[in-house]
Amino acid sequence: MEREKELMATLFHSGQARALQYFFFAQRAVGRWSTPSGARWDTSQPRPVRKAAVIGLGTMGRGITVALAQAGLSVVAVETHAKQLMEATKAVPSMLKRGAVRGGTTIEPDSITYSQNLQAVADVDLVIEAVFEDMALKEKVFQQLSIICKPDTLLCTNTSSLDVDHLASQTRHPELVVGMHFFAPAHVMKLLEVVYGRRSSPAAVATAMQLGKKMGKVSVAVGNCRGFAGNRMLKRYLEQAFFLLEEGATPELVDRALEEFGFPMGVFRMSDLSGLDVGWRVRKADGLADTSLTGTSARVRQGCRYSSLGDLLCEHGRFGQKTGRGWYQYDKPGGRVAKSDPWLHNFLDEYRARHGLVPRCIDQQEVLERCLFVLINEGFQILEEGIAAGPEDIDAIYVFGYGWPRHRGGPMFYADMVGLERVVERLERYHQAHPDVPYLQPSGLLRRLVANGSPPIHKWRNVIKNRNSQL
Ligand SMILES: CCCCCCCCCCCCCC(=O)CC(=O)SCCNC(=O)CCNC(=O)[C@H](O)C(C)(C)COP(=O)(O)OP(=O)(O)OC[C@H]1O[C@@H](n2cnc3c(N)ncnc32)[C@H](O)[C@@H]1OP(=O)(O)O
Ligand SMILES: NC(=O)C1=CN([C@@H]2O[C@H](COP(=O)(O)OP(=O)(O)OC[C@H]3O[C@@H](n4cnc5c(N)ncnc54)[C@H](O)[C@@H]3O)[C@@H](O)[C@H]2O)C=CC1
Repeated sequence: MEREKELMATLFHSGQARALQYFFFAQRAVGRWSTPSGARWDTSQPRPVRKAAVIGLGTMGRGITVALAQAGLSVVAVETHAKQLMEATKAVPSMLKRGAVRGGTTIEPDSITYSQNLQAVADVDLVIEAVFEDMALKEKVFQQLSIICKPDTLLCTNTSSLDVDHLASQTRHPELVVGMHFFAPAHVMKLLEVVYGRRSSPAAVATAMQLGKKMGKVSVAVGNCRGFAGNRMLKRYLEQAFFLLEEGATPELVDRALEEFGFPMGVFRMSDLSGLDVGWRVRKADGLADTSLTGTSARVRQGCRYSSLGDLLCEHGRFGQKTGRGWYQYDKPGGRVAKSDPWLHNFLDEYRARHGLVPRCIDQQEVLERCLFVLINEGFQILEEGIAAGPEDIDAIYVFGYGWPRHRGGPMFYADMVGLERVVERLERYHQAHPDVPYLQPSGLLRRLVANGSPPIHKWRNVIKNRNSQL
């Protein structure tokens, strides 16, 4: 009893108990069916979903298939590439078997049917598309689905960054299109971002939210923008991590700082898990991944600092775990134990020398402040734009989707704990040192909150007041 009291006192002193209490509140708040902002979807009747399809059985499609089958649905799993299909027909049952051992459940082996032909989805209630992150390919898939599926089938995309409204415009029933964004590994990570498109019907959003719940996920409704809530923040975090490598850090140093902070995986190990090719496809489509540029223009895009380190790695065929090489090396393609790679360290030395960058010592505090404060800053921007309904939604996204340490509550709660003035002061300082990184400037909402006397997190909504949000 005494030891327990002592522990609680220590926790209270460090703010951890407050964080945990908040975390449990946030978990309940985002799963709610009545939002403080009075969302249109939460009073709508979700549709029953008994049979679902997954299109594309790569990193994500396999995990999504497992999670759907574990939720008791019949699943049609479609993959056009024969080798990928064959691998998936072995991987999915063994993932299910391991899940069954862990959870003491049994899954009917015939609840999943595999096909190389999209026509197999003709009678499903809901489709989750998980093909390559390529808009032209996804457009084609959505056009085909719109013809093949029943007129009332919900068409969902697992895209990590692309425009859900544009995909909806490729179909006959745009009101039945929503984003269902899962997180890698999809059968393990608890988060589901449900992306509410401009034309998505409240019933379609409610159906996706309900299905997420049935799959044991924490479903968070978010608005449609590049990267939605989670990946839009992740992009800033990743960019800072790349800049730190340019300035002298190593993936090991950055990851160690983040893992000591409490993440299960630092940003580089996590990127290797997800696949470096996903972001590369996005940057190539945006015209950013041009590694032929030389001189000062090699490290600048659209007037802002840019690092082509991730692009160069992909050009070397280093896509992460799936190819056995990425920011780390693995014993084989698909291996999971990240080992330091001398090739990568040489590559970084050569890159710095080529660009005249003199490496310096970077400490843990700088890694944490630059990576996390810039992510938090983007979170404030997201709140201002109404892409997330409230700070607890963003915190749930980070805790359940990216392994943000729950004893630190989530990024927005963490900002509150650190003190908003301090976050502003540090961002301003880093912006002075890196004026070519505009998003290091504190966001308008963050500044307004400070000007309003830094109210506690549960009062931020009074300052946000976004009237355009659908959430
Ligand atoms: C302007 C905006 C533009 C935006 C563009 C931005 C683009 C950026 C591109 C990013 C790519 C897209 C990413 C995306 O959309 C969102 C994401 O998914 S990001 C990734 C999020 N995931 C994480 O952060 C994972 C963090 N890690 C963890 O939580 C844990 O380490 C993990 C759960 C993975 C493992 O925990 P552990 O306790 O070690 O688990 P177990 O050993 O018990 O295993 C449980 C289960 O997990 C499987 N597993 C474990 N390690 C791995 C691994 N390295 N790779 C794959 N799977 C792994 C393990 O096998 C178990 O499953 P079984 O089926 O039972 O085997
Ligand atoms: N890797 C990650 O961490 C995450 C990825 N996503 C998104 O999920 C989608 C898939 O990503 P990954 O699984 O990583 O990609 P991946 O490259 O591992 O798998 C894509 C699969 O789609 C298949 N495919 C391509 N065209 C097809 C078609 N017309 N019909 C059926 N199958 C087809 C490919 O053969 C491949 O097996 C992308 O939109 C990505 O942005 C979303 C969340 C996390």
